[in-house]
Amino acid sequence: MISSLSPQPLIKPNTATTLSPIPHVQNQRFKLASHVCPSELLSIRKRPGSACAATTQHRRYLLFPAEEEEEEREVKFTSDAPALAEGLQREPMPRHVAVIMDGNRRWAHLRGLPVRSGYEAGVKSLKTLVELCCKWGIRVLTVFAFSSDNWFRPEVEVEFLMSLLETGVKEEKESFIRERIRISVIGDTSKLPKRLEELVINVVETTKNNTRFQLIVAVSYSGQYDLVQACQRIAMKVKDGLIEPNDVSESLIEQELETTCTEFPYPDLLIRTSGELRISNFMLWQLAYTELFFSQSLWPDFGEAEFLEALKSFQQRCRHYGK
Ligand SMILES: CC(C)=CCC/C(C)=C/CC/C(C)=C/COP(=O)(O)OP(=O)(O)O
Repeated sequence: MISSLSPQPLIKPNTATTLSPIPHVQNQRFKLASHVCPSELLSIRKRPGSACAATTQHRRYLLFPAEEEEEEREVKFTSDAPALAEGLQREPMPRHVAVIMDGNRRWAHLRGLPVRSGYEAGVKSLKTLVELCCKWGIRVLTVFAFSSDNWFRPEVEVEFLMSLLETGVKEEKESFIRERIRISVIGDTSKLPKRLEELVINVVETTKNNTRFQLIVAVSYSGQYDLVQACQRIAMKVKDGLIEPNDVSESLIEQELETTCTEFPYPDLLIRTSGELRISNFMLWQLAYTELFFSQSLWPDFGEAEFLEALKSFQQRCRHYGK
């Protein structure tokens, strides 16, 4: 039985599969080339209008006719799979979405409201996004809640953001447990007020075995900070004689980044709201091959329709990772 929350791939690469919805290859079977990911196969079935689907991927299948005796696996979605919004395909669905929740203060200013109202409205948008991710089968959401540079904002604003985080953790802890949501935090949490740091440690520990969905909150975080702390840890290992300098590799660095807390460390999709076209020192290493989506909406206005637009855009992309 396949559920959208299931970690197993829908189709194993290198197994024969039926591609009947593709025009002019109806009722023929083709072997899936090893370099084609299962989600690309499904996207071909469901995106007949896409130029990419009709050319590059399609040609690859024609090069690999399947052996008759190979096992055929059909993709079926069972009734326990969650309902998707209209126009959204089940695959390719990003496993990991990262968000720069920008524009909270501008939203408040535009309405003549105090800055804190913008952040409060931003928290509501975040709750909506978490619900939608759970509903549509996205496994991990990382949000940039407070950057290393945000410490330089006015003291009263920093204090308010800290209190918002504290209230958020306290009020939502039960629902994280009930909904089987794992909370992880990346960033230099030693800089947080002691009470908040303890709350964070507690909620991370309490929810660590939840596997339905993971919310990663980046607090006192920057991509450069993450790389520096990874380098320091690797340098210590070299110093202690555990590894040689030549052992330093991409995978070794990945193992020391803070995103080692998730089985999907590289976001498939990054969304930044408010029309700004920058990465702003967010997950610099992890975003190497991430698809980017910039929304004009201010974060408190970012809801289901806007998320849907981002996901539909993602589903039209062809990802080749430079190959
Ligand atoms: C509980 C929890 C995780 C809370 C998160 C609250 C939240 C929405 C934080 C966003 C923080 C932030 C500095 C956003 C940038 O937009 P900005 O405020 O700088 O907006 P601007 O670009 O209009 O000035």
